[in-house]
Amino acid sequence: MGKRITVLGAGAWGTAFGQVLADAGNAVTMWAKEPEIVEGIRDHHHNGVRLPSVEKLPENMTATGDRAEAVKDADIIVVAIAAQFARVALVEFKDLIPGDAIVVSLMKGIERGTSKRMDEVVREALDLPADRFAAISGPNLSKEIADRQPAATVVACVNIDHARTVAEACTTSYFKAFVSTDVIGLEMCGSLKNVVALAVGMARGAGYGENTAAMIETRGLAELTALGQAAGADPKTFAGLAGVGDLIATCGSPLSRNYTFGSNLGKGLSVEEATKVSNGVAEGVPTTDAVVALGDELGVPTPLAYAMSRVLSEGLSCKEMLAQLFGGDITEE
Ligand SMILES: NC(=O)C1=CN([C@@H]2O[C@H](COP(=O)(O)OP(=O)(O)OC[C@H]3O[C@@H](n4cnc5c(N)ncnc54)[C@H](OP(=O)(O)O)[C@@H]3O)[C@@H](O)[C@H]2O)C=CC1
Ligand SMILES: O=C(CO)COP(=O)(O)O
Repeated sequence: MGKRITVLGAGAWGTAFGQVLADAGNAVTMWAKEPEIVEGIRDHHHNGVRLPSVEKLPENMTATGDRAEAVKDADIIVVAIAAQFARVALVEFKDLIPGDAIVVSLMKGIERGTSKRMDEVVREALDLPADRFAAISGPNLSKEIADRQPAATVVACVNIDHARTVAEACTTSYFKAFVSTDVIGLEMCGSLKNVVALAVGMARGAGYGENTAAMIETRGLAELTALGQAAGADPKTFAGLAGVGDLIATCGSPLSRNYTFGSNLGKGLSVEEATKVSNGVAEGVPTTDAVVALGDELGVPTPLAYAMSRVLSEGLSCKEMLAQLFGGDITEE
């Protein structure tokens, strides 16, 4: 039997994932703060602001702007809010969440200022035990999933039965979920690949080809694996859908906001100009500095994140960013 599932945040991915949940037979309620989005989904089954490509969202999907109404009786609560605003948005729900609900994060970012992963932020904001938190991450470009193209993801929870419950709730004929207990690995993969996508996009925008892109992706994967392992992740996770899989999808598609943001930088736009033309949140931008800070904290070198941090704060060109990556001693790969 379907579950009652609430999605907090009706952005592109929140709405597309809401459609997956509705297609899987659940009763889905979207919560959004913008009245225009709430009315669009509730009254017209359309999110013209964040996911205009879907003409008609499923009938078993509604929306509200009322926090208590949104989460009352929910079996599963999915959080799809821009990562830097997750804490401030979630504290408002702290006393409203049912005591047995599983809370699932779709977010891919590290909190600036604290260098905390989204599992830490969500659990702190909601005072949630670890076994009621799950992360979802994988190669999941929202527009393709909204078009119901075949795709897969990973659901991680320290309680594998809860991971299975969430995986079952989002399984459809076109969407497949695998399960894992490596929450830290999933969080690190999803957040750090966005920084790599910025760099690959930048190289592509500057006109460089496959070798340069492959170098950045592979060295980026090594960097995020080392940092993830130091944070307590299982290295196997980085070779799976949430790691290599998401890196391939995000670094290879103009549908990715991070790739596109980087590409615009590579074409010569400033950070401000690239932000202005960005269609939705490019999580890698605020996450880059958080990755550098986390690397410093854990004693893991993060040359790619450091170079991208200089791009974002000092306006380094693509050529200068790559020159920085080429500096340093000769080491084993
Ligand atoms: N798009 C994709 O393909 C994928 C995205 N993700 C991740 O999912 C997360 C959400 O992405 P996506 O939906 O695409 O992003 P969008 O940019 O489309 O939407 C961002 C969402 O965050 C909400 N938000 C921002 N600030 C606040 C706030 N202060 N309080 C409440 N809500 C707020 C926005 O609400 P409002 O519209 O009212 O401003 C909107 O619902 C990100 O972490 C992203 O990395 C993961 C996989 C795929
Ligand atoms: O995470 C994503 C695909 O898996 C989406 O990437 P962007 O946030 O860069 O659009």
